[in-house]
Amino acid sequence: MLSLNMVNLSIQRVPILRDVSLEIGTGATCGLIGRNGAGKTTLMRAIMGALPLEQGSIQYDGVDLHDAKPHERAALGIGYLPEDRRLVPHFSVEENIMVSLWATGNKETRRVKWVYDLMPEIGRFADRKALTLSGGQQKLVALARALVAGSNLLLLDEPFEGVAPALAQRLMEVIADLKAENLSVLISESDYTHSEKLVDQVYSIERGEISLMTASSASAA
Ligand SMILES: Nc1ncnc2c1ncn2[C@@H]1O[C@H](COP(=O)(O)OP(=O)(O)OP(=O)(O)O)[C@@H](O)[C@H]1O
Repeated sequence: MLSLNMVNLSIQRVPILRDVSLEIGTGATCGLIGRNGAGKTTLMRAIMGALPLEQGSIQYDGVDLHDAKPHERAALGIGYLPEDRRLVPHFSVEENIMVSLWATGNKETRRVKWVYDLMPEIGRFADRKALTLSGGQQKLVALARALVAGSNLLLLDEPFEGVAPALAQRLMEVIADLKAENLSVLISESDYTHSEKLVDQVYSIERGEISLMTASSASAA
């Protein structure tokens, strides 16, 4: 379980996250819904250890992550799909996916095979350089990379943003299939369009403040 307790974070002295508390239970899929600039990416980067907290704590399975570096968080089984994908352009698709293992020193490739089985379309362009792929294909590869690291918890920052409807549908199928894996998932979205069909609970974020929404108030949002 991931648990954030009264997290406060400022960037250049401007408060961005304010008293953020949330919990994602084992196997739960949670939505994080908020407008542009609400703080979704900042929250995910804080969970990954890319931004230092000013106050508050983040615990993962009861362990305080305060001193854990980003690669140590990845080694705990936390996978992250950044909003801007961050693929290495001159690496092949396969190399981009393997980066997760290299970063954590993990030599176990069984999970890579599982990801190729889950998303067979990736295998078809495994040898191509990332820079030759469409934006949507890159999103699939970034999801594959996050899945290789994220054996316990997956942070998906606006996975459907800028993706054509057919591919968004495909991403939704892949995320829905993760239910069988007992993965915990946090999905951010600017509205509730895609997450609605996927999530067990929804957090709303507005100007860095978070609240737990009921399913009906989330649908109306
Ligand atoms: N490096 C930075 N320097 C200054 N301000 C920043 C920086 N990163 C984020 N912010 C500010 O923090 C706030 C939250 O940004 P964040 O990217 O977390 O929002 P978001 O909800 O992910 O938005 P979007 O949907 O547009 O990606 C915004 O006001 C943004 O301007």
